[in-house]
Formats: sequence, C-alpha cells, structure tokens
Amino acid sequence: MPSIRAPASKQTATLQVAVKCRPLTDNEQRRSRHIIQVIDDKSVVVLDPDLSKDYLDLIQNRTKERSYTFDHVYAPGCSNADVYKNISSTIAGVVHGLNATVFAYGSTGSGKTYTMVGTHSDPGLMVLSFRTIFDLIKKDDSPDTFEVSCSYLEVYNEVIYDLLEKSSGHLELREDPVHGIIVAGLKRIKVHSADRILELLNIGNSRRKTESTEANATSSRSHAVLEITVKRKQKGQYGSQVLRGKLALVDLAGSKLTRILKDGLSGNSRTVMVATISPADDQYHHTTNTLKYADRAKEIKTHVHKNIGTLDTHVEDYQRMIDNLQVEVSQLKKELAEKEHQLSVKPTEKAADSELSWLNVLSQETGENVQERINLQKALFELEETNKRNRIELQHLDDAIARHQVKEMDSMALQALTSRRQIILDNIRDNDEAGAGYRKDIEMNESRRRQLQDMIEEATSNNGNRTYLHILSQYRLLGMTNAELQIEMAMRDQVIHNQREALRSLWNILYGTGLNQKQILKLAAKQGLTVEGCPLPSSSSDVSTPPSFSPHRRLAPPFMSFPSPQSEPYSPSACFFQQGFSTMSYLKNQHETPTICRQEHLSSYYMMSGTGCSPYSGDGKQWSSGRSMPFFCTPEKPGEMNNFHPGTENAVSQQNKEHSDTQGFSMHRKKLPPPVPAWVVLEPFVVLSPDAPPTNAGKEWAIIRCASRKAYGGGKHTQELLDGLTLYQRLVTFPDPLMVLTVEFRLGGSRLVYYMVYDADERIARHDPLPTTPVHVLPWYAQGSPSAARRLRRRVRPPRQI
Ligand SMILES: Nc1ncnc2c1ncn2[C@@H]1O[C@H](COP(=O)(O)OP(=O)(O)OP(=O)(O)O)[C@@H](O)[C@H]1O
Repeated sequence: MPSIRAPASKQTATLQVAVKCRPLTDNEQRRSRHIIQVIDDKSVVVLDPDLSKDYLDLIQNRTKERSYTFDHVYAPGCSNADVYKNISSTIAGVVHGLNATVFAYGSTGSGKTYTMVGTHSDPGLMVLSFRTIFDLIKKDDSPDTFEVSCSYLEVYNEVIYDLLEKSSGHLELREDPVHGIIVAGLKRIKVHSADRILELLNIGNSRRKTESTEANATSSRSHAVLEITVKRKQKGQYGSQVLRGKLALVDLAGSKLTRILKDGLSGNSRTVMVATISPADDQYHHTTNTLKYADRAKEIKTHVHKNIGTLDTHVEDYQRMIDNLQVEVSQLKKELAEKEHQLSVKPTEKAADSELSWLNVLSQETGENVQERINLQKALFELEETNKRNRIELQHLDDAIARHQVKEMDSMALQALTSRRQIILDNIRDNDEAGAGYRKDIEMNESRRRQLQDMIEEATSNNGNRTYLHILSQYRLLGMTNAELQIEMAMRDQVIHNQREALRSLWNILYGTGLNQKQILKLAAKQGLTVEGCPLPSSSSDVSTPPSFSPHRRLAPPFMSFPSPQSEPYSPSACFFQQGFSTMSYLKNQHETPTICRQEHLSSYYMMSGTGCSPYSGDGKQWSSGRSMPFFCTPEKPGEMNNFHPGTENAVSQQNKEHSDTQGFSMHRKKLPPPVPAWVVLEPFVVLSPDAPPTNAGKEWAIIRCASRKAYGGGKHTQELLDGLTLYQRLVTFPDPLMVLTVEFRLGGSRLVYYMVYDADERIARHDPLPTTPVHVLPWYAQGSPSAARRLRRRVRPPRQI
C-alpha cells in the first residue's frame, strides 16, 4: 500500500536580506574615504560624506549617520563562505522539493559578481550552493533517485540569451499555466557533479557581456540567472512521487529587477537577497539607495511549499511506472495460473460427512476471513488513492489562496477557496483516520488467518484420513488464495489505469498544442529532454491516428475520439491506441487478437458482484459513452446520461440489469468491452442556467459537462478535472467570443457532474460541482429565437465525432 504522507504544507516566508560590504579597491584606497561602519552582524551605519552638511546637522541636532538593520551584515573582511553559512539551509531545501532564489543586488562595482561567482580562493554563492546540493545527494541514504539539471541565461538590453548555447538567439519569456514563467527554448543540461556545473558556469560567464565602467573594470552588462533543478523521485509501492526543487542564482547587472525574479520575489520560493555595497564615499548615494531598497525588501513575503510532481512529471516516468506495474501483473497472472492448475487436481478419496464437519466449519470461517481481508484492502486502497488526490488539490488550493492574498483579490473568491480547503483538510483527516482503522483491522484479520491455518493443520495431522484431509484443506485454501490474487491483480490494474489516464492527459496536452510528433520531439530536445513512449501517428485513415494531427481539429485532441453511431464498435486495438499507448507490432494488424490489450484489461474482466457494473449494452453495437469499469466502482446512476447523450437508454437499462443479476458474494468472470477513451465530444448545448449571475441573465451560455469516478469530497476527480480544464482553457483560443462547446469527462464508474459555464465576456463565468438547482439543457439549435439559433449555428461548428 502506498504510504500516507503528510499534506504538503505551505509557509509564508519573508525575504532573507543580508548586506555585504566589500573592501576598498586599490584605486579607491588612494582617493576615497571609507564611510561604512559594520556595528555587529545585523547592523550597519553609513556616514554622509558631505562635509558641508556638518554645520546644518549640528544646528538642527541631526545625525549624519544612517543606521540600518538586516538579517545579516557582513563587514569587508568577510568571505563568501561566511555569507554562505547563513543561507546553506535554504539551499538544502532544494533537494527536498523546495524552491530557493539567491540574488545579489547593488550598484555597479559593489561586488555582486564577486559575491555570486567569487574567485578561486573565495568561491562565490553559486559555487558553494551546487557543492552543497551534490554533497546532500551523495549523503542521502533513502532509496530515492535524483536528477539534477541546470540552465544559465543572461538578460541583456531586455533580451534573453542562453549562455549554454554558443550562438544563442533571442529567447522569449512565457507564462506557462503549470510551470509559471518559463523561458521558451532554454537549454537545460543534465549534470552529475558540482564540477560540471562549474564548468558550465565558466563557459556561460565567458559569453556574458561585460564592459569597463568607471566603478568596475569588468562590469557585467547583463543579468545572469543560473538555475539548478533537482528532481527527486521517491519510491513507493504503487508509483513514485516526484519532488522538484529549483534553485535560481541570480547575478544582476546594475540595479533593476526583472520579471525573471517574479517567483523569487512573490511566488513559491525561499529567497535570499544579498545587497552589496561599496564602502567608498563617492558611492554614498548608490549605497544609501541600495540599503533603502534592501530595507523595504525585508517586507516582501513569499509562499513556500514543496513542488510535488503530478502532471508535470515527465512522460517517461509514467511510462516506466506502467512498465513496472505490468511486470508485476504478469507475475501475478503466472502465479494465478499455477494455482488454477493445482485447483483442477481434485481429490478422489471420500470421507464420511461427520468426519468433515469440523473442516467445513473451519473452511467457512477461512472463507469469511479472506472476504473480510479483501474488502478491507479494497477500502484502504481506495482511501489512499483518494487522499493522494485530496493532497494534490489541497496544494492547488493553497497556491490559489496565496495568489489571491498576494493580489489582494476579492474576499468572496478567497472565502470560497478557504472553505473548500477546509473541506479537503477534513476529508484528508477523516480518510487518514479511517485508513488507520482499516490497517488495524487488516492486522487482526491476518492474525485470525494464521490461527485458522494452524487449527486446520493440527486437525488434519491428528486425523486418520490425513492425506485426503490435507489435500481437501489445501484445495479450499488455494481457492481463497486465488481470490486474493485476483484482487491484487485488480488493484494493480487500477493503478495502471490511473497512470494511463495521466499519461494520456500529458500526450493530449502535447498534441493539443497543435504540434505534430516531430515538432514535439524537436521542442523537447531543445529543452534537453528525451521523450519516450510517444504514440506514433500512423498514416492515412488509420483509426489509431491521434486526431490532433489533423490541422482542422485543433479542439479535438483533448477530447479524444468517440465512436460515431455509424462506426464499428471499438475494436480493442483501436481503443488501446486511443488510450495513448502504442506498440508497433500491435498497430500492424488491428484485427488480430490484441495480446497486449488483453493483458492490459484481463483483470478488469473479473468483477465482484455488488461492486461492478457494465456500461455495455451487450449487443455489440450500442454503447453508452462510458468505459469499462475499473474494479472498484459504484454503479452509474441511470438516466443521468440520457439528459446529455441520446441513445444510451438501452445501454443504461442493460447495465442495470446486469448489475442486479450479480448479487451475492462470488467471483464473476464477466466479459466487459474494452474501455472507450476518456474524453468524449458531444454536440454543443446552449443553456439557460437558472443560477446564472444576474448580470449575464438572458445571455447564451455554453456548458461543459464533466463526469468523474468518485465524489469523496473532491479528491481524485478534482485533479482530473483541473487537468482537463487547464487543458481546455489553454487550448481553446476563443476565435469567436461565443464559443459553445460541451465536453464530457468520462472516467468510468459513477459520475460526478461538473459544470463549467462560459459566456461571451467572462470566459469562465461559473463552475460548480453538482449545482443545487437543475439546469435546463437544450441542444443549441433548439434554444432561443430562430435568428439566435441561426447565428449560433453559423458561428459554432459542432464538434465532430471521430
Ligand atoms: N569581497 C571582496 N573582496 C575583494 N574584492 C572584491 C570583493 N567584492 C568585490 N570586489 C572587487 O570589486 C570589484 C567590483 O566587483 P564586481 O565585479 O563583483 O561588481 P559588480 O557589482 O558585479 O559590478 P557590475 O554590476 O558592474 O557587474 C571587482 O574588482 C572585485 O574583484
């Protein structure tokens, strides 16, 4: 079972501000006065060198000294290592998924580059930081694996250049909904040692633009940002969580701050600012300006939380996770086959009924014990999965709340977020408590199992019919083990299914950008990333071609495809591909029995009565828009679907029939159709929502309908919905202000209806889980005046079913 982790907590941190005064240079010693006095390790005094003010100061009883207090103050004799001592704990957080930003701020010639880069004898904060990172990775004795990469850029005259690229062109800043501000096309190089970063740093520095100024012979004319990313993959039984810590080391030219520091100054980062000052009297104004700014910077607050990877986890990671789980499943299958073989060898001897009665009682008890264990494990598994999602949502909410707080946005939205956060927190706590209870119950159950086994062993060894009874008891026990193995397989199938969903979402995002596979791979290579497991589009009209490769279907990719009423029901092979996975051999002949697909879904064919149901009508032609049930599902609500998708009545009633046919505890081998893709495009609807905000009453609304597996207070489904919605927002460019589209999330099992209402002005006017009042949904052509319908029909091309 995956371990239950503490929720990713978020802290508000203030900028750590240090001031470092450099010594007078040789030149300055000849011509300048020293005007800085470091009082102690926290305060510094600046003397006004203007002697003409002495008289005024005297008569006005003013002091010519200005005193400032900071987190740390370093006198001219201090080394970079002294500064580093006080920030090393911030740097260490990067190895645990936290972001950190260190930047030097000061006027030209004040010692920024010296502080950040340093010299051979006095290495700077950059060098010391990445030494720490590699030391910590080396010393880490957890089973986690690490991947460190680095990028180095400069900003010169408002233009960004890649310092790790020989003749870098101009790069652009982009706001990425997932990763925040990113520099598109910036090279990211995987590194395995501090020396390698040092090497890259030197290469990059040699490309930096410098020139001689009055204050500094080699004055940096550009800002430089060295970014080190540490990806930590934590191993868990059912998958790995990825923590991604980022360290930005910034050497600013002159003194203006750029957008690149946005994260460091307001976002998710522990940030250290080292204000560098010169002690020379001719730098007085620069020095006081720097100190005033640094003094104000003390108030800046950041919101720090761990970056726990979900969607941004690399495709390759998911693929690898799935591969491992598949190996596990095939091992279990092998074991199952062996047990089944043993079961087929039936005992031939007979014993008197009376002799067997005690064995019957024990067998029955053992059976109940197994069933109880199965149910407990199943419930625990669901709880843990749900809480994983809850924690992710919690993190999203924390982010959103922090953003609202920073922007001081309206309290209504903030209130909604906060109350949602409380619900999630309560859910997490309740689920954790319930999980602990289940674990205790499982322990008790297992000790009872051991007791029962001992009793059977003892009884058979004392009986005259020893061999027969032994075989008989083994036969029954094997039956139980068989059931347990099937459960285990189903659980793993469920995990595979989840990972598959995540992987498919990732590919959908990539395809949804409108890029083809080649472009995606090229782009990834540019970023220094290797993309594995890319679904290969095949040529011509192959059903397996992802719809996104068609230029006229910009909107199609996220919604995947759905069999049109005219088309053949999904063949397992087509379905298999549309899940986002391909194997070349598999695609060669889609009519062959798909061995891999069968393996993928085999255990989904085993259903426990009372928990399973099929969305399939059974006539091979009529589909509900559902997918085959994952093992742990609750029955779909009949009728819900009918509102939105005509022609599913048969499917639903058939499904209910099947469901009611399978009561009582026993294992059923039920053939279900292979799953259909998770995204389905239905025809557009125009909605008059009774709970629409009054200002928008009477307008035409578009509604996006989403469905998900479990309600559970917004755990699993919410993340999937968020992913989907982010995707949607990103992809839909609204070429026409009145975009009417209905999307249905299909994730199998019972559904949670989720509404997104878009209107012409506000994009997302409203989104709500389960509206309290009914929403009247009409096909767009049936709504409003004939002219409005005509207008809509012209503007909105109904999404095609593929
Ligand atoms: N702590 C120090 N000890 C000795 N020399 C120093 C120290 N700090 C800075 N210097 C010297 O001061 C001069 C200016 O430093 P530096 O180049 O780091 O300034 P800067 O703030 O980066 O300037 P610019 O913004 O123009 O690039 C250099 O000659 C550097 O060697």
